Amino acid sequence: MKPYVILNAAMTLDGKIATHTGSSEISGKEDLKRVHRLRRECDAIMVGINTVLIDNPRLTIHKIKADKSENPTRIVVDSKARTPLNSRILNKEAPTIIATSKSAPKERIRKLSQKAKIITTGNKKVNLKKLMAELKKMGIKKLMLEGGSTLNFSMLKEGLVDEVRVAIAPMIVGGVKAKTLVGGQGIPYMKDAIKLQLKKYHTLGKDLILEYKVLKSQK
Ligand SMILES: NC(=O)C1=CN([C@@H]2O[C@H](COP(=O)(O)OP(=O)(O)OC[C@H]3O[C@@H](n4cnc5c(N)ncnc54)[C@H](OP(=O)(O)O)[C@@H]3O)[C@@H](O)[C@H]2O)C=CC1
Ligand SMILES: Nc1nc(O)c(N)c(N[C@@H]2O[C@H](COP(=O)(O)O)[C@@H](O)[C@H]2O)n1
Repeated sequence: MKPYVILNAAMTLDGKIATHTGSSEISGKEDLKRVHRLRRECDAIMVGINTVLIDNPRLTIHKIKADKSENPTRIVVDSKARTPLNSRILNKEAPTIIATSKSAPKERIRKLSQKAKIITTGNKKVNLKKLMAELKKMGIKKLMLEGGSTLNFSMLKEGLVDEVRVAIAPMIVGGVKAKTLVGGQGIPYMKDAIKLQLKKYHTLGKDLILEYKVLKSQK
């Protein structure tokens, strides 16, 4: 049992979700409104700790009209409890969950638990399958995965993503160190690639929106 998971991201034509310096303002204002409508439809938004450290995101609904009560729960996948205590994700705009592992220092957990709910799964890294099961038990039915590259890979590899939605901006930035939509260890052989089915596509402002269903592995 797990929430329905939609991976959503903006990328350049060359598949980058940020430049090598970490700059990530990619899609246009029309797309950002679509993203915030999607945030409003979801019970939770989840990101990896590097996204918090690099972008310091709010992860609230702030590009369209919405009441504070409509903000989804924010989740950070952070095995060592490194989320800074002054990060925007810990503000009072919405509830926050920090998903940690047993490797997190106890003192960090104590401090973070004053500002967020803590869920501990896994020894060194967060056990994403167990985390998803726990979130479902808490009543989270629909979850938006907002990156970054490393967490996207783990979630896809573990078969936890149901849909992928991307906004492709008409830009190219290059850079071997610039993060792509999906990073992590990668899959060695094309025959083992995660297979998708294109369900919808349309332009939005200058961007191209693609929506895919993730096909379940035959293994
Ligand atoms: N354009 C867009 O739409 C978006 C762009 N971005 C960009 O993505 C970049 C960050 O991506 P990236 O550096 O890949 O980092 P992520 O945000 O994906 O965070 C990855 C970290 O999450 C932690 N983690 C814990 N458990 C797991 C697990 N089981 N699987 C995977 N990760 C786990 C690890 O750190 P630890 O071991 O310490 O816990 C890991 O290094 C930023 O530059 C940001 O701007 C991000 C979101 C959207
Ligand atoms: N989908 C999407 N399109 C873009 O153009 C983006 N720049 C991003 N960035 C993501 O949104 C986070 C910022 O959220 P807040 O505005 O602070 O709520 C950022 O961390 C990226 O995850 N996404």
